[in-house]
Amino acid sequence: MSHISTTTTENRLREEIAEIGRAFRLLGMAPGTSGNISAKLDDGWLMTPTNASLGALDPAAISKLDWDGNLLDGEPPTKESFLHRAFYDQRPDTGGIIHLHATHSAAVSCLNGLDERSCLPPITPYFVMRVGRLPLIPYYRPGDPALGDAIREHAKSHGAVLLANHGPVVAGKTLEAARNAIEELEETAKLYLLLRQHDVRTLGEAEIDELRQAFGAHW
Ligand SMILES: O=C(CO)COP(=O)(O)O
Ligand SMILES: [Zn+2]
Repeated sequence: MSHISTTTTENRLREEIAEIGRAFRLLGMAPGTSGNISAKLDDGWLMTPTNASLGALDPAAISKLDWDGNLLDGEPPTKESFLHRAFYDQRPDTGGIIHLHATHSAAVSCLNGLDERSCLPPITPYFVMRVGRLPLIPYYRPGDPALGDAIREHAKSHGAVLLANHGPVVAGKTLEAARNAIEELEETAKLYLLLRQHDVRTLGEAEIDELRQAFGAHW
């Protein structure tokens, strides 16, 4: 790829990260300075800076890292860049990753008695298609590098995980795919909480199989 088109791709992704951050803020999915967003480049990866409001990102200040973890450009990255790194290492077809403290998925992450293999059940086709199984990662303090190792165990076979008492991390083939998946995850968490006192019909194996065949579901 020529230098000009590499630069164009990088600038486009910087703008896209800022636009997605603004959208999450407007949707109430990015309170305070919580959450972080990354995108893969040919010569490294872009990562949102630490202590930045996702609603007010300056595209030029977004951190650019090489694969040895060196900061090439922009402000110091999130203290959780290793969450992202775990997914990039384990899922080479990943193009973008998003971590949020969105209200409903963060609420689910605080529940006792979650099914560790998937914190949310298959209640809608789009959850099965866009997210799939959502394993629980035990609680670690934000920024604890041990979180990265805990994610590594699941990232090969899952595109999304839920950090206990914290929130979701979602990887997608593109940043747009990660965005659609984490919005679907948040919506499913909301439905799940709304339905907790109700007798819920989840999708059955045959219905999940049908989705798998029609759309390549992740369940
Ligand atoms: O989500 C966050 C911590 O869990 C945000 O941390 P950073 O400000 O370092 O990105
Ligand atoms: Zn967080």
